[in-house]
Amino acid sequence: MQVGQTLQAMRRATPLVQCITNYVAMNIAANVLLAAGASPAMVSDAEEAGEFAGFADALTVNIGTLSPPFVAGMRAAIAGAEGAGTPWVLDPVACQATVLRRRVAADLLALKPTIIRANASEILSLAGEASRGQGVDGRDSTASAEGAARRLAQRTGGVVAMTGAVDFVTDGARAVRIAGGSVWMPLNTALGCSLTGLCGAFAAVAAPFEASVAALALFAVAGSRAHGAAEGPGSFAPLFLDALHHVRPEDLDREARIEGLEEVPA
Ligand SMILES: Nc1ncnc2c1ncn2[C@@H]1O[C@H](COP(=O)(O)OP(=O)(O)OP(=O)(O)O)[C@@H](O)[C@H]1O
Ligand SMILES: Cc1ncsc1CCO
Ligand SMILES: [Mg+2]
Repeated sequence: MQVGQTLQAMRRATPLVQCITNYVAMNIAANVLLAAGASPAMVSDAEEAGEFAGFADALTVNIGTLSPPFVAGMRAAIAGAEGAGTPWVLDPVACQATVLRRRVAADLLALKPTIIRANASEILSLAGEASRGQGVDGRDSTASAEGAARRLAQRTGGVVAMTGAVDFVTDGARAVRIAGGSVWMPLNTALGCSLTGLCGAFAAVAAPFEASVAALALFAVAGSRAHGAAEGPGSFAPLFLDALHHVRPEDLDREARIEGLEEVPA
């Protein structure tokens, strides 16, 4: 898969990505998008979110710090994105945890996100299967949730980009596994939320499956590079931002560890 070419297209476009994300992720996700080559804007209030989504290149919706004003903003923005034919990405943070989260995640899922980016525990929950997630942290392996991810993709018609020690991306028929990254990534809060924003940036320039693979591959390669120079989760964070910025398209093609899986009938 031409992940390098997709990275080059993303950087050339510098896509405007509207991020409705949580209070924890706001700053981290914006820096991740800027370092990678996109243009983030954290615009979430219902009074302007729909208007903004009408001209943004992509929209991302994250339920990490959920409240009624956020939900109103999400609904307005998704309507604006759909009106404009703009791709949108759902990040169902801790959707297994509470009644409110389960309900809002199900409502947003029914609006058919272009891409769902989540950890394995969240994917299992969205697919209606038992999840061991603890709060926002995933506790299930992606290997145990590959079937759930495929079923979810088939049910929604979108792409599922599931992350963990090994990532898994599927559109319900095609699927790949992506290796790499660092054990210090889950010890840095909101990196998954930031990756959701990056999926949006790539979806602005590529089809959802190819966009998801490129975004996850860039994180995996940058994470592996940063790991080699870091001493722990703290020193990893700035090295990871540097790596996101410095990985060139040809580096991504050379270093990405993407395993294509046999296609299953949709
Ligand atoms: N054990 C691991 N080894 C290597 N990379 C990992 C590991 N766990 C997660 N990652 C990587 O970390 C990034 C974020 O994925 P993760 O599954 O932790 O998201 P998340 O649980 O939604 O995070 P958050 O909610 O804190 O934003 C992905 O690029 C993923 O590949
Ligand atoms: C820690 C945390 N709490 C709500 S959202 C969030 C960021 C990681 O998902
Ligand atoms: Mg998450």
